[in-house]
Amino acid sequence: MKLLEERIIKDGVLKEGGVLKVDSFLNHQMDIELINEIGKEFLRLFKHKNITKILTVEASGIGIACITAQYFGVPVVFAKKAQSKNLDGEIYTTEVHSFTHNKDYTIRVSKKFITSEDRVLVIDDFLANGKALIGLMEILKQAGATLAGCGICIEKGFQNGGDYIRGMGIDLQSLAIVDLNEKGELIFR
Ligand SMILES: O=P(O)(O)OC[C@H]1O[C@H](OP(=O)(O)OP(=O)(O)O)[C@H](O)[C@@H]1O
Ligand SMILES: O=c1[nH]c(=O)c2nc[nH]c2[nH]1
Repeated sequence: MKLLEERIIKDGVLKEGGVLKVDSFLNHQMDIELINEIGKEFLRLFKHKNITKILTVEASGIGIACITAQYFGVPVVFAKKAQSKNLDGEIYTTEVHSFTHNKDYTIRVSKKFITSEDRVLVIDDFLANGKALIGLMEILKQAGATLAGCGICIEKGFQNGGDYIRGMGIDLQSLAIVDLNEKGELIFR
């Protein structure tokens, strides 16, 4: 997606350890005009898939998933990373290693909100090693729901999550895939 690539070039900052900071427009301060265009692009890519629900994981995926959901007219469910008195009844759980926090979380989704009737689009801001997507796919497996596809804003092609997920035959669509050239500079695939 040209608009997103141009914005990454303009405002993205590559940090040590392969971390791409896009916090001025995507996952801390959020440029809603840009994210609206992202939502429209996800609709274009997945509108034929009869999506009934969008699933993401807190925190950074939530805002993007919500704006995208307005174009599909479906609810958003987000996996929670903390137990709370508010999370009652039966839940699906699995473990996820967080890239940016460098720690393991249990993610949780109430069984009420994803069922075997659902055709689910998974949305997230980043794909790096694929741990978040694999965790969300495990929740969908427990629910017996159909994974219709995965929509990612920024895939880091220099980490192995994208190859792994595509290797499973999943319809994974990343709006920008960033790689590193031999000088360690960002380029787009
Ligand atoms: O492909 P992966 O290696 O799983 O990396 C991608 C995940 O990493 C980030 O979540 P993280 O928990 O690190 O941060 P957040 O709290 O900002 O969502 C991002 O929001 C994705 O969910
Ligand atoms: O802001 C972010 N930058 C990254 O490089 C990254 N990788 C996973 N999750 C990420 N979030």
